[in-house]
Order: sequence, then structure tokens, then C-alpha cells
Amino acid sequence: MSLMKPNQVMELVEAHITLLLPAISLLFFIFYVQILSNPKPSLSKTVPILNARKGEFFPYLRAAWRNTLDLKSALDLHRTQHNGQVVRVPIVGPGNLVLLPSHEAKWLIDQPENVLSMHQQTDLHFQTAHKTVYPLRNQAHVHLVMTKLTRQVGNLVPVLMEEIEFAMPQAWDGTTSDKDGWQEVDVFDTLRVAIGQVTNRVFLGAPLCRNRKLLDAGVAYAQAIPVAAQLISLFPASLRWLVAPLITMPNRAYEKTWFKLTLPEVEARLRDYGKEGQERADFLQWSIHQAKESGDDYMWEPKTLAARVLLVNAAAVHTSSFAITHVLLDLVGSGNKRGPEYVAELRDEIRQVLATHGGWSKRALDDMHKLDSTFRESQRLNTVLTVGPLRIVNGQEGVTTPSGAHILKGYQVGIPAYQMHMDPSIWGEDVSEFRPFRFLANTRLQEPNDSQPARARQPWVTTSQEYLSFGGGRNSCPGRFFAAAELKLLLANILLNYDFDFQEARPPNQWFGTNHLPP
Ligand code: HEM
Repeated sequence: MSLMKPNQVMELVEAHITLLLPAISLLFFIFYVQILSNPKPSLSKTVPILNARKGEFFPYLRAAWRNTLDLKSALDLHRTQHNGQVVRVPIVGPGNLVLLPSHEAKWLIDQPENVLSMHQQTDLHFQTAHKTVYPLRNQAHVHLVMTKLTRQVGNLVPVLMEEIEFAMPQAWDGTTSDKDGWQEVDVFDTLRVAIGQVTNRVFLGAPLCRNRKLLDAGVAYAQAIPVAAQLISLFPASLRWLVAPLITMPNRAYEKTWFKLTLPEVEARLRDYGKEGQERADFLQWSIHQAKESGDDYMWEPKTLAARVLLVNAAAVHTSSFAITHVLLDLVGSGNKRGPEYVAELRDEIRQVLATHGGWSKRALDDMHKLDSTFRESQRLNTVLTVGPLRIVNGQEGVTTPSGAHILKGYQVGIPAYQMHMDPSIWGEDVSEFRPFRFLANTRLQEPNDSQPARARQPWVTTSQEYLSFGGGRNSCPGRFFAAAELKLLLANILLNYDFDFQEARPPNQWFGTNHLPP
């Protein structure tokens, strides 16, 4: 996933303009040649190209241009012109992408790694072989998120709430109120700092999690990874080793800042490891323990440990900042009638559940069904996964999909997740409306003669072949249980402490390539 807002891409580009300018004309040339050379022609003969127009010069290149600028319309074409069948999608970013019919989602997410590989896709997408990220040599952090962090969510609730109560008055400090007492806030820019702080309370502990330079370096790193990866992937494979050290210079700089600020803490923890009373309950400490148990010296190195936290930080902070931004825009943009009703219902639920449970706890969060449904609905409409889950065909002989398409080894396959989330036959005729309580019990509107039993409530973290915001199958987002707890606590805090100037509509999202981002 490339997770940057276009204005942030511009800021990054401006910051490195001296490096980029000399390369830009060369890049265009290489991109042109790469596209025209069409590395795997045998597939394109049998599989139509999405958005290519008959009789046009350079159809592949022009389709790539159109798909990159407006993937949303291209996905509509997939449904209307190609009847949702297998198509090839030239686009800047993923490259060599083949879109499968929505009904093959289950087949896709059920495939084992040796048939369709998620990890090869991540490596290719982020060009990890060219050191866009610090070389960690294994995926131990994914395992730790999936097991230790997820199991600890209940114990972390009080710490998360404490940090939220500390972070929010700083994020929305009220110093720029207008004469009526309202304060206009840039939701994304202010809440990404709060999310970074709260997340790192659990990753690194206090007071380090409140260091603004550290938070900024973490966010800048998360932005630099996909930018560098995309630049590198414009070059032919044989030239990448040459250009990558230049392109990844910003990544090295952010790592350096992160190391400077975190290594003293990491080294102190390593010195104190095993001493009585020094055990901390955070991701860094769990990583140290994991490294010790592994017996692998490289995992035990201070830089490896610090970089592991940095990488999980990159996976966690951006996605969660988008989610909180979207849900607030959805609520506040629900209009002057419905908006206050939704907020009042949510506040009632939060207060009632808190009274029943005597305060914040995991069980209290689990009982806030309306709050949970609000996030699930907002992420249905605003999924970061527009096409996906993406996997790379791994088998030597390629793979044959249930509908009979043979896809060659090395191609990426994905499902039109956004289209699936907007399909009226799944969600009902009001599919494009934000209905925060859609996911309470009896999700599917029950027709009078419907023989199907009504569905049980689906919590936000439940992935399925129809709901793909957190990906799907065994590789779906391992951080979703933590993310859901953190974000629900944050939204509850905001709802209980702030009022909103409701709007008749929310500002539209931005699309660039496969990115689907808040305004
Ligand atoms: C609302 C917030 C979040 C969203 C929407 C989100 C979404 C996703 C998606 C779509 C994927 C790819 C799954 C696939 O291809 O099937 C993913 C992977 C991942 N996410 Fe999240 N994520 C969120 C929060 C987090 C948090 C808080 C963490 C860490 C604590 C995290 C850690 C990861 C990791 C490590 C992976 C890669 C897993 C692997 O390599 O197997 N995510 N996430």
C-alpha cells in the first residue's frame, strides 16, 4: 500500500528536488521504454487491458495514464465494459497487475504462500531488496503484532486512554478559536500526531512517545518508503542497484534521526534486561525478549531492534490516521439533521456502557456496538485497499483461476475491493451512503420472502470475502485488533469532549493510482 496524500508527496519531492530534477527526464524515458517493452506479452494477448481504447496509438501506455489518474472510473469500466472479468491493469505503482472477478475473492485469499505470495508482493511493492527499509532479515515483528500485541490489547486499554487524554488537548488546543468559540482543525495533520504519540506509548513507552522529532521522523519514513519504491520500480531491474542508493537517501536520513532518538533507550533496556523490576510492557521490550529467545545475534543488535519498531510504526500510524480522519469527516459530513442524531446515539451508548462497566476496559469497548459499526462502515466506504488483497503468482507454472484464466508466475493478482465495498447486491441500495449503524445485527436488509437467516453482527475486525479493508485470509492485517481498540478509544474521547459544526457533505477523497486518501 502506498499511503501518502498528494500534498505530502509534493512536500517530499520539494525537499529532495536537487536529487530528483536531474533524474526526472531519464525516468520518463525509462518509464516509456518499460511500458512499451511490455515484459510479459503472452498474457496481454489473452487478457484485455483495462481502459485501452481501440485504434489508439500506444494503448497500454495511455491506459496506464488514465488508470493512474482515475482508478475509480477505471474500476467502474471493469464492471460495465468487462462484466467484472479478468483484465490487466496497467498503472503506476503495482505494475503487472491482473484484476480478478470479485467472486474469486475467496479463492484468492485462501491460496497458500507457494501459490499466491503476499510476502513477495510486499517485497516487490516496497522494493525492499533495494533497502527502502532497514534490512531486518525476517518478519519477527509481524509475528509479535499478531500474537503478543493482540493478546495484550485488553491490558493496554488504560495506558492507551491515558495517552489519548494527554495528547488530545495538545492536538486541538483551542488557541485559534474564532469569535463564536469554534476552532477549525486540519483533522489529518493534527490527529496523525496524536495517533503517533498514542501508538508509540505502546511501542516505546513514555516519555519517548511524546518526542515530536521522533514522531515526525516516523511519519516521514512511512511516506518515504512507497515514494522511493515507486521511483526505483520505474527503472529496469538491471539498473536498480545503481539508482537505489541515491533514491533511498531520505530513508537513510529518517532512520538516522530515529536511531539517534531511540538508541539510548534501546541500549539502556538491553543493559537492564533480566534485572528484577526493569520489565516494561511495550513493543520494544517484547522485541528484546523475542530477540533473546531467538538466539540470533543480529536480532539483538540495538539498531535492528530500533528499526523493527520503526517499521511497525510505519505500518500502524498512517493507516490509523486515515481511519480516524475518515470517520470524523463521515460523521461531521452527515448533515445538520442526521449528524447530530448519530453523534447523540454514539454518546449515549458510550456513557451507558461506561456506567455499566465502571470505566474503560476491553469488555466495555466490546460492548460499544454502535461505535464499532461506525468504524466498519467508514472503512467500507473509505478502504485504503482499492484493489487487493494483492498477491504475486508464485508457482513455476503460474496459476489457473476458478474462471479458467491462466496467470503467469510473477504477475500480481488482486480483487476490485473498492467495487466490492460499493456493490448494492451486497450492501443494499443505500450502498453509497454513510450509515454508521449498518453493521449492527441483521446486516443484510431482510426481504419479506428471504429464506436466508439474518446475519449476526459483524465486528469491525472481522474480515471476509466481501469486506476487505484489513485485507483477507491468513495474511490480513495482524494489527487490526490493536488498531480497533486504539481508534475506538480515540473517537470516544473526541465525541465526549468536543462538539462539531455539522456539514451537509464531507469533502471527497483523493485518488492517485491505487491510493484512496482523505482530502
Ligand atoms: C485502521 C488501521 C489499519 C488498516 C486499515 C490496516 C490495513 C492493512 C492492510 C489492508 C494490510 C494488507 C493485508 C493483506 O494484504 O491481506 C495490512 C497489513 C499489515 N498491517 Fe495493517 N492496517 C491498520 C493498522 C495496523 C496497525 C495498528 C498495525 C500494527 C500494530 C498494522 C500492522 C500491519 C502489518 C505488520 C502488516 C503486514 C502483515 C504481513 O506482512 O503479513 N496495521 N494492514
